[in-house]
Amino acid sequence: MPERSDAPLPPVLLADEPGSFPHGVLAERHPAIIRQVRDASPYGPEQRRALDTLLANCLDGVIEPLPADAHDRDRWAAWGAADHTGRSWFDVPWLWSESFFYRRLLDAVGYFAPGPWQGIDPFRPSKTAELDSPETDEELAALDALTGRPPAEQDQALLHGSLWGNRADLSFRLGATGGTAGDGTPPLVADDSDVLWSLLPPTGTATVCLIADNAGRELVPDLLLIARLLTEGRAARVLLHVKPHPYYVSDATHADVLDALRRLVAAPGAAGEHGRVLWTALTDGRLTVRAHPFSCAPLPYADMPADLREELASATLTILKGDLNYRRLVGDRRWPPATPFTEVTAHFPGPVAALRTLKSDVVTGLDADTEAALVAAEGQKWRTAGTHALIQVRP
Ligand SMILES: O=P(O)(O)OC[C@H]1O[C@](O)(CO)[C@@H](O)[C@@H]1O
Repeated sequence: MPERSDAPLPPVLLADEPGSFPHGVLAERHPAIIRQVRDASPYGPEQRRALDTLLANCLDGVIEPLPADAHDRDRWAAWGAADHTGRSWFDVPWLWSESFFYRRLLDAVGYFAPGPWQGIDPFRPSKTAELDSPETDEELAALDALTGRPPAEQDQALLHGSLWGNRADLSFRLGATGGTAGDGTPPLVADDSDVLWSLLPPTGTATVCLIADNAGRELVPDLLLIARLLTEGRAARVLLHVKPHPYYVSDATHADVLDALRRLVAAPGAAGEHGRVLWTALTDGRLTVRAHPFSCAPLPYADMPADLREELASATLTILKGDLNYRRLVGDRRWPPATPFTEVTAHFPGPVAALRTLKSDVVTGLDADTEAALVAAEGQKWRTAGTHALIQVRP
């Protein structure tokens, strides 16, 4: 394989091919999200009309500019709005159209406009239902079984809880690297967890950035992992990056962090202890929550602004959670799966780890045998089904 620097970059994913995964997201998932938002809150006629207009627009219309007085019009201009305005949602980079869809959805429900719906998260009903579910109780209670286990086993269990939480299927599976997916292929298609732990020895000096993904049953295990890192001295300080506003349905905001933390603090047993560790760490500054505008940008991390680059450069390790962050980390392109992860993340300002279940076509860093086994067993389904996961690290 030629050096990446010599090879032409593979194409950026668009949603223009009927039958493709990105096309299905725009043509089917986005309309379903609009209907779900419409049914979940008693919006008035103005918001309902705006939601109906957005539904028609994103299926058959073209991308329209933000209102002239939108607070973030300049920001979206810098993020490429002029290049895409007037074009079909299906013909612009998929990452861009998806991100702009959520921006327009917030407009439709009055999230940014002065008035009674300002700041009301349209996805809150489903987020709180998940957090309040009996499954969350069970998952928190399962933590008690870890007490007294060897430290490395506890570390790995919490790492896997955070990883598989991305599937909204939190399971504190002891020794979870074993086993197979239903079809005999390994659940983990890449596993650099040894490298990850080697970057965070228990010396009490590391700064860890965790770039979160979903709220609820993903954020809870992310917080538990953070508590573990702080307790074990694998991190002296943690910066938790969340979204500045609701995004991709369930992405975590600061309000979601507070909800999840309250849930933990109120829980019995080990979960409650972890919750109190986090509460104290927030109050004494060892844990800080950040909500950088770039977290909702329709762009890859290669394009991150200088202030964010500087912050991530100073971290001992940045952990990126989830599928969307992975797409933004490696670039939302049709990479050949064997493309080295270290090459496509060379732009990142410091050591970086991706914890992700596979929920879109993008993947890098697989060895040829693993890819061949996955394709033989499942065709291309393994890329999007969320049944496989990866831990990839660039030290
Ligand atoms: O919550 P995650 O893991 O980032 O997954 C979100 C994924 O869902 C989608 O929005 C639709 O599948 C993808 O575009 C995105 O990668």
